[in-house]
Amino acid sequence: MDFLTRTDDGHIDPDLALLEALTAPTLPPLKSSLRRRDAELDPLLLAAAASSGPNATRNHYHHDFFPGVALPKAEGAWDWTKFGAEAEDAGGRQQRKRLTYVSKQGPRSQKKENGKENAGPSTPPLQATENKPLPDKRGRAASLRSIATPAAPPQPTPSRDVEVTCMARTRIPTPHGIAFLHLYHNNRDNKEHLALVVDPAQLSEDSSPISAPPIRSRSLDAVWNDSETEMERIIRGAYVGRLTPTKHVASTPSPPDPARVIDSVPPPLIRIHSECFTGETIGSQRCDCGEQLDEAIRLMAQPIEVRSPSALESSTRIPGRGVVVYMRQEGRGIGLLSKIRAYNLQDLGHDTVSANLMLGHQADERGYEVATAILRDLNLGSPNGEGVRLLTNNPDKVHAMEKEGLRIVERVPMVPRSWQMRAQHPDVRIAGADSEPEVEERKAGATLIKGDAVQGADLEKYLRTKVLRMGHMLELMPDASSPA
Ligand SMILES: Nc1nc2c(ncn2[C@@H]2O[C@H](COP(=O)(O)OP(=O)(O)OP(=O)(O)O)[C@@H](O)[C@H]2O)c(=O)[nH]1
Repeated sequence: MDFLTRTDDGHIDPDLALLEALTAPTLPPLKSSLRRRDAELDPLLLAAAASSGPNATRNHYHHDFFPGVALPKAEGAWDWTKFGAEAEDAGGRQQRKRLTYVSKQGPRSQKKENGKENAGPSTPPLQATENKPLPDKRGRAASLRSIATPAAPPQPTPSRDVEVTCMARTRIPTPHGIAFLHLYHNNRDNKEHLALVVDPAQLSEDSSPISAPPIRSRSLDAVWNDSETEMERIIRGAYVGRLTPTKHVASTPSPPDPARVIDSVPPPLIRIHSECFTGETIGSQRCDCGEQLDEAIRLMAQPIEVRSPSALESSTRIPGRGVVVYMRQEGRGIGLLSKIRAYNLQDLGHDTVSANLMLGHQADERGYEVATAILRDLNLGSPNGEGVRLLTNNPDKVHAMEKEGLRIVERVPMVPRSWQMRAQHPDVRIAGADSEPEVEERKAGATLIKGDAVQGADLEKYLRTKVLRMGHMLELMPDASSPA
């Protein structure tokens, strides 16, 4: 193209050169700046894994830290509730029960000797030791130990650079009562995480003798700039009481001191919930996510019984309080695309943990720094302020949030509704994938808000894997798909 910028006598014409520079077609950048979040599928690995059962492959997914998965008869061998139980040895010393690592392969030398490549375990299982735990990809052994032995709580190391701002808040009348939806931006990712604050007392005009501190966002109530008008603040949700065409009172910025703590009022219930399009929006019965979201809001909306200040009555009721922090961490952080692929691997016989690993992901890729920062913005769980009661069965969640400095005063378990029902009616069989349930447990829209129990063979497998492989703090129910 050089000839275009040269004059007839062969000299470069600067004007033509400039014109050329400005109008020449732009070449595509050498490499795309967008990176795919999902790992590439490894066809060989997938083919090998999908065409083989646990005893016919040598890849590492088929080792287990939890014997109950490999050997169903050994179920209960991994029961977290018994993990902290201490046994006495012959010398009368207290010994902590240890995690067991079970390999389904014999050692190579042994296999050669037997002439069988995939012989079962022929040596005693390896033992995890106190000095050398057997962590999974997220350090599971370490986190379980922290839950089971309160003597050594994790040292808080909050991620200080996480900043969150509540961009807007509005009133949402839910089937469980009125809640306030808060939308957050943050400096860690470009997702719009949410907080659903259940605190209807903020709408009440009566002055109650006992009232808990209102759950309010500091960043929302702040004045954002000198030119911000009162109406602008109200439109983004920085108002108090109820907003009506005739009543609109902008909030005042929250004082920097921690919220006052009232001893007789229990700390608010908090749920850190991760997005699940399948379970929450289209009612998938593969997981209990929709049910959990519903149950969390329901529990938070329950009135609270508190000691009455009046001598005439012993207790009084105040409206329920709590927060669902709704994190856009679909599929335990692997995203919907990978979760859909993982479901197909699960249909091929692998569980929810192995399926993630096969796709090149970790079993759980979630982080809780932003969730903790949102709670701090709501003035909850800080060392001097109100502690929180965390609704979860997941030891990793508790551990991660304590590490971020959240003050958890109680862990409240979330027992799946189908397991609660089975505990009440042990003789009733729950439907498998191909059969109808013997009892009508589920109303339409089960996984949507104000629905009923989720159930089925897929859910059963998912819940058992959570307990057996992810260490969830739930007591196992007898397998519902097998005859009672
Ligand atoms: N990768 C993957 N993610 C799943 C699967 N089933 C549900 N999920 C995701 O798991 C997340 C739900 O986890 P949570 O409800 O926070 O439950 P948890 O952390 O396991 O523990 P709890 O607090 O006790 O409920 C959501 O993001 C779901 O999309 C699955 O089979 N595979």
